[in-house]
Amino acid sequence: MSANGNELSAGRETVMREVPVTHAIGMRLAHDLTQIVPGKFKGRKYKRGHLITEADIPGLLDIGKEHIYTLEIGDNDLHEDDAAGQLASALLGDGLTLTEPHEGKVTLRSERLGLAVIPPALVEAINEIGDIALATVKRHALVSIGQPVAATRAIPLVLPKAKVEAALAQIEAYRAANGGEAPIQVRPLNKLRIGLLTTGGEVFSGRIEDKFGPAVRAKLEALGSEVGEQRFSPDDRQTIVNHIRSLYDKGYDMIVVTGGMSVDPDDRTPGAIKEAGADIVSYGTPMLPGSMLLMGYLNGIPIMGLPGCVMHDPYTSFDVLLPRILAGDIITRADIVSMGYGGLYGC
Ligand SMILES: Nc1nc2c(c(=O)[nH]1)N[C@H]1C(S)=C(S)[C@@H](COP(=O)(O)OP(=O)(O)OC[C@H]3O[C@@H](n4cnc5c(N)ncnc54)[C@H](O)[C@@H]3O)O[C@H]1N2
Ligand code: MOO
Repeated sequence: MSANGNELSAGRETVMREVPVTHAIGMRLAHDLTQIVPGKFKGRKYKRGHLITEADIPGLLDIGKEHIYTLEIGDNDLHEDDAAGQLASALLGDGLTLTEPHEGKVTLRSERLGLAVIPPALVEAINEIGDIALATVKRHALVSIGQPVAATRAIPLVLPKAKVEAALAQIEAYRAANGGEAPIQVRPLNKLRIGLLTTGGEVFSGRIEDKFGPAVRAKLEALGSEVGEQRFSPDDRQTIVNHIRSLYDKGYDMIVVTGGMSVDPDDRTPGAIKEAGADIVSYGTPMLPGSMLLMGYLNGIPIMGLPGCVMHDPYTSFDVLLPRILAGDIITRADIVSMGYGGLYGC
């Protein structure tokens, strides 16, 4: 049979034959065979190219294989492993490595802790072609070493070359429009020194213990950055302004101010950040938790006002924006606006 159904195409056609496993001794498997035991195992039981022996037959029957294919790939087709591999290689950029093909799938794994670069429009254009799947993490996701960032898989065992060529053409067009950049990358995070100012009369006076410092420190250190200095301030606007200016003068790469971010009369932080001279990208972020976060720039240095939830909730708007800032992105109003869709994490 012809796998691509195009009887007019020139060249040798793909030939697939079904052979009962009981007659397959001495033949080689044309593709990986999978076993799934719910809750225990999911993966390759037999590898492509495996030479079938009599001892394999009960195991093949156990995973529901009464027949196997013999396969001669024609000139106009590709084996699933090769289709997935070609697509994955074309997408591969800095900070990623490819896995070997596995059950028709090739994975792009991160080589570092960093920020995923993924173009959603290209991912959709490739998936629009059909018969070849590309699944990725979300763009701007923080990824760790070894984490899968994208994976390609051919849907049929044998795929028309034209489908892969269509996908490669999309990738080529993307590279041409983006200065030759590979579509999928993991950008490294810069190591920043942060000046931290903790506001709140109850903390300043020693009435309660500071919990913001340890929380911010832990989040920064997990991403390779550090708090250079932490200061404390009562809820006095001018005192907060003076501290911000002094932290700026000390040359920190970023300034973070905690507490006093919401609606009470003692919440002085947003006004003080503005008075210190910052350009405010947004006060208010459409994500919960983290809605009262302020993002701004003070003479080009990122400055953030962090609401109380950041010391309490494991994942807030701070966790979305911080990796991007560390990767060197300038946060815009459009970035903030886009955070609302999918931004409800419970609050
Ligand atoms: N009526 C409204 N109430 C609240 C709103 C609102 O819009 N309207 N917003 C809510 C949101 S969202 C958040 S988040 C919280 C927190 O806002 P703030 O950043 O202004 O936090 P504070 O008022 O300064 O403190 C709240 C709470 O946290 C404790 N705190 C603050 N800093 C520290 C610290 N360094 N160490 C330990 N504990 C700290 C503080 O003592 C308070 O208990 O507001 C919602 N409410
Ligand atoms: O800034 Mo507040 O969580 O939305 O918790």
